[in-house]
Amino acid sequence: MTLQDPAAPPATAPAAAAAPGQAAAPAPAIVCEGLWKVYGPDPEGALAGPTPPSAAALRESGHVPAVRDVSLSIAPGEMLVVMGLSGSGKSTLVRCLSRLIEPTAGRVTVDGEDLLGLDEAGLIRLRREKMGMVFQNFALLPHRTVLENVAFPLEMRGQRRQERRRRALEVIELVGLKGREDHFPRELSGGQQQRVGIARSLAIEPDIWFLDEPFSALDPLIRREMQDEFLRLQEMLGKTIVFITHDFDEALRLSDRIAIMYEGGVEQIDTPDRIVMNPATDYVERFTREIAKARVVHAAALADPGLSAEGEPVPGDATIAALGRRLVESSAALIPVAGPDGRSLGAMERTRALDLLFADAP
Ligand SMILES: Nc1ncnc2c1ncn2[C@@H]1O[C@H](COP(=O)(O)OP(=O)(O)OP(=O)(O)O)[C@@H](O)[C@H]1O
Repeated sequence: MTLQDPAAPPATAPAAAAAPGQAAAPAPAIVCEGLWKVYGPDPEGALAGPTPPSAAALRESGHVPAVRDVSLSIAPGEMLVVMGLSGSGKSTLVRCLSRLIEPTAGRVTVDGEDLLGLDEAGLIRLRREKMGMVFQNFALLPHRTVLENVAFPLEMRGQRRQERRRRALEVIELVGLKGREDHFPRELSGGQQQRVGIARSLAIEPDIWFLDEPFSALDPLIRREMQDEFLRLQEMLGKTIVFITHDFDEALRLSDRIAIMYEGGVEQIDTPDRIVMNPATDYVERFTREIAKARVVHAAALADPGLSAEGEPVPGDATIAALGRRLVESSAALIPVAGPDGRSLGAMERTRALDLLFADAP
């Protein structure tokens, strides 16, 4: 997957007016503004003061700030990964974005539609037409076979039996469960059950896909295969994806941007390159300290468009680690960097790249 423009539209931005000769930025798929979810005796009262309360103040009054004043905007086709320690609010945030959990305050729009203003029927329609969800606990129907589980959302959509069966078999094969169509969930391992959950969600080809640790029960080899499969699908289908994971490597492989949560708030939301190069807070700095930065940062992120250099350009989508040999063997101060179309992205300072390369050395 290619890195997208790191400058995502601000949370409140309407579709940007296009400059003459430029295509308009697409309207965001999901926007949330000032989103809160507070648990406790009086959530609304706890937020009623003139200024938003701190996490500490909320806890002192017996409340849990599960999501704290989150504003973000997700572009169509973007893969946003939500990371953070256990209890930092990842699941609650993602469930608020699909309104599986009712937020205490704030606004959410999905394709321009006011999610919190929808009545029950409107919400069901929006979920059915646009949203797919895969959660940690799979939520499979125990008395239905794999095939019936996967075909279930198609049945809900009113699709004909033959068509349901064809599509279900297709996605069952895709997730590597061919031959187990007639098994019941209890006859499958945890990882296999999780794949049924993924297949069921894929069957309806949602535009927006919420995934809460979908690969956590898979063993490492299969997990990597599923990630590859996932990237392949995403390349083809270009869905808008919000993906929760604990695993930084997984986040780096899959994400266009990562949101790092702490105590219900989003500490930083940015490309992996920028997060490791410019952590916005002490917390993010600590969170990313152990990461091998040269494996994360791409040449494009170090390229200065104002600089130019002679010689064979390095590809902008190569990581600094992958360019290690060239960096060490070169004696040039500046190395040219090119985009996928061969266009110059400027040049990077070799010493900056080497600093990143050797910062990771033990
Ligand atoms: N129904 C609830 N009632 C009270 N507190 C809750 C409830 N649901 C979640 N919380 C609290 O909200 C906070 C955020 O929980 P959440 O499940 O969103 O975290 P998470 O980052 O997804 O954690 P994990 O990685 O362990 O799944 C936690 O402190 C949790 O205990």
